[in-house]
Amino acid sequence: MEEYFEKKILPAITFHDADKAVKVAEAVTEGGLDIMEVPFRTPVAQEAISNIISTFPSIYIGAGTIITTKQVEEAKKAGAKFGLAPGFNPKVVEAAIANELPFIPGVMSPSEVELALEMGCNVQKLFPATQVGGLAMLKALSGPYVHTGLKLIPMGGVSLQNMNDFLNVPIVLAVGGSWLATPQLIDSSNYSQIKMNVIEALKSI
Ligand SMILES: O=C[C@H](O)COP(=O)(O)O
Repeated sequence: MEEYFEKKILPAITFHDADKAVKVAEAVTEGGLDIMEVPFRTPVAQEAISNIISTFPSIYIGAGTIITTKQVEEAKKAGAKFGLAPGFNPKVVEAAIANELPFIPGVMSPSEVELALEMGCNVQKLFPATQVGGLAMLKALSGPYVHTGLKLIPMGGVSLQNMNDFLNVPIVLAVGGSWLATPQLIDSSNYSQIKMNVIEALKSI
């Protein structure tokens, strides 16, 4: 799964209208990214993922905010290529393994890191990254775990302004966040700005 994150940036995109999903995905791909997260925070997430996958079958689409085993099945059915969660729930990780859905659990403590590693999750999401200590927390976590092969994706409060601070820490695989395709940009169908945000972020690395 690490190869999905070659470009180092994961846009987290929440849809309230599944009909906008393809246009947003088009903007993201035209901007140069082939990966995105669609959180299961709204009732249309599953439909949005299906719509994107039908038009862009090769996009690495992750289903985010997977907090129940039922959502693991829904994400898989929609065509998601991986799943993410804000927290570490062993039952959800077990369901992801059973459904062959590569999974990135959320962690914010050494205990969670270890429990998730034990279940085979080598890629984990540090969430909420800035609120739990940002760069200092990330560097502290890196110390005891970098040699294990653990890779972290900080999310929560990451922006164009601070993303390189995180990306410069070797344990970081990628950074993610909602700043590239905000609810306001999606609501106003401002797809060109979403594309520009992606281009700007990729250029800034
Ligand atoms: O997992 C996704 C996060 O909620 C994104 O956080 P953000 O809105 O602070 O970028």
